[in-house]
Amino acid sequence: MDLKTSLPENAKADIIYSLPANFTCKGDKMDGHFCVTKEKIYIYNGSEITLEYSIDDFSEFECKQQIGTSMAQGTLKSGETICFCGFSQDQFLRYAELMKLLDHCLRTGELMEITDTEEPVCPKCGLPLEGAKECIYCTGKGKTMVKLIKRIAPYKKYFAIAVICTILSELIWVLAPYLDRVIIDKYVTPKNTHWAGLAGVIITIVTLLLLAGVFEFFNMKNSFKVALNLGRDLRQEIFEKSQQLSMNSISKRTAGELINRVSSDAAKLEDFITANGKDAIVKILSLVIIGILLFIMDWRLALMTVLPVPIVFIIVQKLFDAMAIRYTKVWKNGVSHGETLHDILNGIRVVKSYGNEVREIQRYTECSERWAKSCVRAEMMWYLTIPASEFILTIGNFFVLYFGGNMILDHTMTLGQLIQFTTYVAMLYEPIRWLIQIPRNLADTSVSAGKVFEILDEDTDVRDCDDPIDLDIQGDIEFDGVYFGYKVYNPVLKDITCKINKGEMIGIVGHSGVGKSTMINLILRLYDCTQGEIRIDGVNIKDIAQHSLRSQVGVVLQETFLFDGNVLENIAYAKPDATFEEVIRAAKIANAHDFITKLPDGYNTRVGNKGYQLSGGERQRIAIARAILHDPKIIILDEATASLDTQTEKQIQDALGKLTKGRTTIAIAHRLSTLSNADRLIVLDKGRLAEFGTHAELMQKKGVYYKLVMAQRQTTKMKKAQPQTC
Ligand SMILES: Nc1ncnc2c1ncn2[C@@H]1O[C@H](COP(=O)(O)OP(=O)(O)OP(=O)(O)O)[C@@H](O)[C@H]1O
Repeated sequence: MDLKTSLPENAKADIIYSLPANFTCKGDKMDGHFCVTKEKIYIYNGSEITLEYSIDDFSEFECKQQIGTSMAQGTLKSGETICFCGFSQDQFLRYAELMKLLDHCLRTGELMEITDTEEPVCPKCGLPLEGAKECIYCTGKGKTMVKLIKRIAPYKKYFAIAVICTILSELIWVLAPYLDRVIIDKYVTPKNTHWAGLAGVIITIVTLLLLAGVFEFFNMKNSFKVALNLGRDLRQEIFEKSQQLSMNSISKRTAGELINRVSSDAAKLEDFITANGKDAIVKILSLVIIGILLFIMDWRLALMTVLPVPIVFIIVQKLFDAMAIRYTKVWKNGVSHGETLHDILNGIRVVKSYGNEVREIQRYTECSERWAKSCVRAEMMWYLTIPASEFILTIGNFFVLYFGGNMILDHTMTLGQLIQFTTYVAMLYEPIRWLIQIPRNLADTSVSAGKVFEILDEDTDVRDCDDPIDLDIQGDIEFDGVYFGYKVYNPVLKDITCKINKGEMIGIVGHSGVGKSTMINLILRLYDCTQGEIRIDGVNIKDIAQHSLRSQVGVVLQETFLFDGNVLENIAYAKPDATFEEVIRAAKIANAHDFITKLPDGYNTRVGNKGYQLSGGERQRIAIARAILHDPKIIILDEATASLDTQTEKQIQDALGKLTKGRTTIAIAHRLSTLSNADRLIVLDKGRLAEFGTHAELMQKKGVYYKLVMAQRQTTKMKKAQPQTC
């Protein structure tokens, strides 16, 4: 969001943020600005500063929404409220964002300078870096390609064999025209009937061509080895990296986009290496060798041959940037196609239940057509260039034929020499044609390479410290002045301080969106808190190895995810080396054993995509069995019994009771009644810890929790009072 939309006249040079202020605090119109520097707030009326404050003098900043206009105001440390200015409603979001930044400055002592997009952007083109170290659009294509070529290093042996075999086969092809010349000049033109000599030359040609075939076979075999291994390495690395990325990075990308990078981008790089990798060396080498040969044979004819080449290269070079832009569009449309496909197929249940198949087909068709059109646009440009370049190139050939023909008539050149020369010219044009193709391939591949390296080079923002502790968790959890916001300056959780004791059952309650799941995400260290510390058994979770932490925390969510395998595999997911007996024991404790044995193949029954062949309650109990087998020290239950009927809920509550016994448990539930067995309750309000205590204590306090309970009782009463229709 842009927070420097316009500046007042005579604006101070160090203004970081500036928003239009349309009203004075009394409601009179003005043409003013609300400006912020690193330390000060200035209110301009026209070009004059009418108010000036130090940010430090305040304890809080906020926007007050009124009818028609809104006010920006701050609370001084003394408690006095200061109105800065009024602004129109269309500026509300910007002012709200700026107030959060000022609040963040009060806490940290530093005013964050956010850009238009809040994300770090490329200083050159202004596009978001999306976690990458360098802008993929501005990083030199050569640099990206060098990174790709460096990845060949582990397979340099295969690569070297491929290069040597190609060079040898090219040398044979260079030798062949010379032997053709010998046949023409020594046997055909003088009508020489020395058949043995002629047969000898022909046998030599055939043998050499056979040899060239053998070299070509080894070249292809080894090139494919390099490309396939490289493609496999890249896919593996991208996938591994996607598993290491923080939730923050993951949530910026769709599953479709990640799938695209693992599969098609990696495949494109693999194809590029197969088709062009070693060819680059060989083609350039043959260009040089044949060029030298042509100049040795006749420098004037050679000059005529190569004259059009620079013109062609200038045209192609000019086209390259335009091509890169078009291929970036192709890439984006390709990703969007993959995302749409993934989205629709993933939500196929919703699509069908709303009868929206036709609409989704239309959505997919539009997306697919957009992709196809961008491909055509990119390719068309290229296919117009190719015939033009070919024509310009062959102009040289016509000159060679004309002047070469004259030289034969003048007896300064033999027919065999001219044929040898024109064959070399044709051979020279082949690498040139290949070089002309390179910008197209490079433009296409460098977009994919850029996207692949963007992921591979991305820094993970949640990472293990240098010497992470492998902690044997007991279960004490402590929040100490914790602040967290998905945007650093916009905290969802503010100053949370509480201590949960080992073995305690804690419920987290609060309005929707108050930050309950966020609190749990922080315990799992899916995100790092922006301020303060979370300690487990007295150790800062940033010092605990992530694997160690997560392997001792069990999670049961409302929406259970089952993998497409059988029941046994899904329960054993938490402990792959578990014995069958251990799995059955866990299933029995989770009240799942009975229904599993009634399934067609018992524990070997496939659960189907995402476990849709099972009911919600059955999936939930498999997830509980999985958590029991995991044997965690800390259990997290996020709305685990929501949306279930009373009978199933009872079974699941019973299973959860067994799971949580003796372990630190943190449970979120909207229905407060499901937290009746909680030892204490954390009550969140506006992102702050409003209350913390037992149900009885909180009811007695008649605060936030009391109001929540009363409101829910009221709703339950109203529901019961409603007439039953069936
Ligand atoms: N990945 C995310 N990126 C940005 N904002 C997020 C993200 N996840 C949650 N939020 C925002 O953070 C706030 C707290 O969300 P959270 O899911 O923790 O609330 P909650 O109390 O668990 O809500 P509910 O009870 O409805 O599940 C919400 O305003 C939400 O929009």
